[in-house]
Amino acid sequence: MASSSSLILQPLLLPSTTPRVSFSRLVFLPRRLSPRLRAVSLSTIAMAERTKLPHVLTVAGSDSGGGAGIQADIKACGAMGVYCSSVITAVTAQNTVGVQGVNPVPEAFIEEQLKSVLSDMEVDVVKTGMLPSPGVIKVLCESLKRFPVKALVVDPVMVSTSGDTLSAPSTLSGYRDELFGMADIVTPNLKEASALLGGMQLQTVSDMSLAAKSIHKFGPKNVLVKGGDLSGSSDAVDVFFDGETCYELHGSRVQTRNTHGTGCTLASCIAAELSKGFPMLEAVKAAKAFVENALHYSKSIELGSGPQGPFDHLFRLKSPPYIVAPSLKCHPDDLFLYAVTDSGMNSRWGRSMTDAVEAVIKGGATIVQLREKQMETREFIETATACMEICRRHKIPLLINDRVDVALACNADGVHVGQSDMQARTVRALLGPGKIIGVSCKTTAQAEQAWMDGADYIGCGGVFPTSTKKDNTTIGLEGLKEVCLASNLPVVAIGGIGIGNADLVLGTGVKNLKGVAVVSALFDRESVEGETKKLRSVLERVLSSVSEGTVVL
Ligand SMILES: Cc1ncc(COP(=O)(O)OP(=O)(O)O)c(N)n1
Ligand SMILES: Cc1ncsc1CCOP(=O)(O)O
Repeated sequence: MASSSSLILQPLLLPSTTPRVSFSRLVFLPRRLSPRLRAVSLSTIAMAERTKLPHVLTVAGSDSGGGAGIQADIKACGAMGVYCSSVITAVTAQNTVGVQGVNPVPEAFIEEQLKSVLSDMEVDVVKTGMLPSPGVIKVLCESLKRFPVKALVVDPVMVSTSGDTLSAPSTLSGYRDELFGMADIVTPNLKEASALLGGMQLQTVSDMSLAAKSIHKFGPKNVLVKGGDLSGSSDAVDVFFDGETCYELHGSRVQTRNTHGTGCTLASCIAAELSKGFPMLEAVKAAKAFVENALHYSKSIELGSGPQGPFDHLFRLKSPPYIVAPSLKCHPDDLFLYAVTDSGMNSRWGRSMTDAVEAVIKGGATIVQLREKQMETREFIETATACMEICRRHKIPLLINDRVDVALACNADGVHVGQSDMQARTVRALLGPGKIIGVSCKTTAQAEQAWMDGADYIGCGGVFPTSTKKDNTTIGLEGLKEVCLASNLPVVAIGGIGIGNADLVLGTGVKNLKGVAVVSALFDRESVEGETKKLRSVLERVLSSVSEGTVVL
């Protein structure tokens, strides 16, 4: 019997009768495997591909408004590329006006959550936010002694920015006497620093330095006193003390109402950078830069009627709808009539790229690729963005040739790469699982590699001679068939294909040959729409005769 690991690495076959599924690749486990063997097989895959994730655990309160607390921490860690688990200490009813209610989670259940995560999930850094009672601080300290982590970031949340109390005054001694001694950094704002120091007045940067040094005496390795609320200061100054040196960290003060959650975010970003292995001061600087950028980006966001709004950690909320909307899922049949643009041909015929794309779609193209070798990057992104709007309107996938950056900028549905371009596996890592990736292949070895790299389809050619692509060897119909038969991926043929020979290509009748990709026979013509219609009717005729088994060539 074949080993389970060799069985599970087979790709899912896509017979023509399969109901519409996306190109996304599925792991295929034979049905006859027992549940236990299936579990073993899946864990074998997991072991083979094991990647240690930087991991922050946030121990904090939930903010129903989504701007601060656990919600801010998870978004901040996500934005910094770090996994974030969460132990919820309290549930708050909160919005942009203020805090309407606080419901603490029982201490025993906080302990249970801590045990669940810390005993199992390889946490690198713990970050704390709202710890509503001294008992919660005790539970946390005990859990950390039992399950030590690499670093502890303490944001001593006491009062919300709206002025509402989030932890009992009796927690002050818990922070000072128990938690701070275990902390790698504590990050009080002016009010919190003042409360920790028995009401000390903090009005200047030198007051902040004194406060940082005094708080350091409670035991944390580093202290960051945040000066966001410092009156009369034109920039945002924070003071960092590492036990030896006091640093003034200057940033620009962003004029915005959308600052709710900045403290939670800053501490989470510090934790995220520490979890990646950065030194403390580097982590603090990176976190401060992130918050400043996010505040700038979010200045114009309007949410809620209160004095303080949330900001956008992921830099996505202001994007036009086609950026925020999910990508089109692609089906192998979408390769049927694959239009590949060429701006040289468009200018020869005096038409814009958007006119050409609109026309080819009206003529019946099923997928479009922008193939631009000369265009400057900015113009390319603007053109691609305009074409995306057209393609989305018609529900036709749009891919970008070679340029992953352009595809990301306009949220295209995917990228097509050749053998000398970025490797498909790198493209997949950059684009993520939801995008379509096509790879040019002339040989069976390249086809095998494309599959292993995570490609969704193969572009195979040049099938016939062409003057559109220089120095491109022709592989003929035989070469095309060989590549198709060596792969389970859907294939689209390319090179010198038009209405005069498309029947020869599709007429090969190879199951996974799904269509033709065409440049000059569509775009180097007077009427793009008319030529596309003609080619589409040729293809449909061949397809119906192939499926009836009556191919006459
Ligand atoms: C669908 C499709 N197939 C093949 C190609 C050729 O891509 P590549 O090998 O990267 O060559 P250039 O297009 O970059 O010249 C394609 N573009 N589309
Ligand atoms: C990009 C490309 N890759 C292989 S052949 C080719 C050019 C196809 O253009 P045309 O359809 O005009 O022959």
